[in-house]
Amino acid sequence: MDDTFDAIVIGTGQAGPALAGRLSQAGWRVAVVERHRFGGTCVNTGCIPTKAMVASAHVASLLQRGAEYGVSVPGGAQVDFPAVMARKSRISGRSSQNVEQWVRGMPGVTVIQGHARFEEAGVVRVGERLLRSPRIFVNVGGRASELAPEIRNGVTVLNNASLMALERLPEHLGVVGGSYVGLEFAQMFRRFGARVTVLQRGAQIVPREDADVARALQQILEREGVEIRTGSECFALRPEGDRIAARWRCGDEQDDIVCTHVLNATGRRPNTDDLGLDRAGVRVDARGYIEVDEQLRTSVEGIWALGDCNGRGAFTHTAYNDFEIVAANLLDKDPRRLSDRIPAYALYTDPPLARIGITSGEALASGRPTLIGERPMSRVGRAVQKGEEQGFLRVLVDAQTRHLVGATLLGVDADEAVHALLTLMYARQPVDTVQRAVFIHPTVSELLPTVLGSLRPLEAP
Ligand SMILES: Cc1cc2nc3c(=O)[nH]c(=O)nc-3n(C[C@H](O)[C@H](O)[C@H](O)COP(=O)(O)OP(=O)(O)OC[C@H]3O[C@@H](n4cnc5c(N)ncnc54)[C@H](O)[C@@H]3O)c2cc1C
Ligand SMILES: NC(=O)c1ccc[n+]([C@@H]2O[C@H](COP(=O)([O-])OP(=O)(O)OC[C@H]3O[C@@H](n4cnc5c(N)ncnc54)[C@H](O)[C@@H]3O)[C@@H](O)[C@H]2O)c1
Repeated sequence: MDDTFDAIVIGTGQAGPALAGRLSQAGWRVAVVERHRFGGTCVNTGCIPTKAMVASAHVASLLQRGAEYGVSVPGGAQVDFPAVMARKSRISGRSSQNVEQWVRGMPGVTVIQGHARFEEAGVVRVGERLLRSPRIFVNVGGRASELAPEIRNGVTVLNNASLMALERLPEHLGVVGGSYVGLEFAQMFRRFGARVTVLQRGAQIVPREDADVARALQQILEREGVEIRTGSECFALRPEGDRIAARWRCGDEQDDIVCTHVLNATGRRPNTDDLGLDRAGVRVDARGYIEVDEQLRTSVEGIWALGDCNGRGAFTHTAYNDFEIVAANLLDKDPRRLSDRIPAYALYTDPPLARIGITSGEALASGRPTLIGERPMSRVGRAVQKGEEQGFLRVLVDAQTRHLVGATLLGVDADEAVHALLTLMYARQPVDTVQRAVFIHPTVSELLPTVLGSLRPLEAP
């Protein structure tokens, strides 16, 4: 069968469906190809199920701390792990169905299920079918990277996808990698009742953050009983009876961590190795990410790459923004660009860590005079009332322009409060604008004007 379309969208992650929707509204004939579940990583094995599980873990933690609030559960709270997993599956399953129904209902859109592979530029094969189009949008996402066979030594290792199918709570979960994936799972499984040990290469967890932020987060997790070993070297696994021994330090075997399950959270790789990109002449970098320009155009005319597979973002909001950039340039004569995007993300530990712009370390390295404002959450009324006093607010301001250049908020509701600051950065207004604003009491955000009013020069630690 030979089909010609105005556009082909490969993958239904966070950019593909929205783009197909815009193209459909514009009257284009579009083929959408998906090889697995509709909605991709975020919907099926990423943000949505993990945040549903984080919510269950939060309730477990609150119930365990109930007496602090004057509320106690007779006989103590119990975590029903299969029920936690069933809840996350319902939420994630509904979301995937919604994406599928949405895409299938788009006028002029043909949904094709199967693995897409380029035959050449402009031609994509899905099984026996050859799809042709002058415009192809690649939104194939990524998957968990794998541990090398000589490190695994035959041990079965979980990743974010296989962990979603667990039926019983692990007794002792070893987590390799202390960043987003590792720490979100580490804290929730600890709260569900598992013993958890995190093994992190290098001096600190969350290596993208300032060292003092990493220390503060580590203390929060350790207070709940998550065991964290930084400086992990010579990492290797081996079976030990029905358990797994994880070597984390060179030398003596007696330092090995013996656990029942291991989660690999050491990063992700793009789904570009089985896409036939070489046949189309699309350039990838050394790690397999598709090279793109400011408008997400690849090295081949008529082929774009959106979302995690282009290596220019690794979040749902960055993938969705890629759709917005492509749609604006293609359909709206609006020259939106990748470099208009301000780095922003949240790590959904509890309390969450929200980050925008640059860190203190990056500000110091830039050589630009920078001001810093800080406040511990123990001096934020809302946090005290909620019994969530861990963490702090930190803002960084360019001393000359008085524009905000970064913020790190570690604390209750930080993932929401940070948006006041992010809006200020997009508005390109000096911080004095917010400092004069009257915010609602009692909120975490109400302290942001105060923090911005207490700036001092940033100095090296
Ligand atoms: C555990 C975890 C938690 C996360 N939590 C968050 C969070 O809280 N917030 C956040 O912003 N981000 C989070 N992320 C990251 C987020 O999930 C991704 O950044 C986002 O899903 C990327 O979307 P995407 O559109 O690039 O690709 P994906 O969502 O990965 O979708 C790609 C799609 O393409 C399909 N596909 C691949 N190859 C082919 C092919 N050859 N033919 C046909 N179809 C193909 C796949 O089946 C998939 O459906 C999390 C990630 C993980 C792993
Ligand atoms: N809240 C969110 O937005 C969220 C949540 C989960 C995942 N994500 C996305 O998923 C992506 C992947 O997350 P991730 O945490 O898997 O990867 P990552 O690249 O963020 O972190 C990997 C961690 O593993 C460590 N590491 C690597 N090799 C190791 C080894 N051999 N032994 C011990 N430690 C080792 C690294 O130092 C790093 O801390 C992220 O880039 C993020 O964008 C986002």
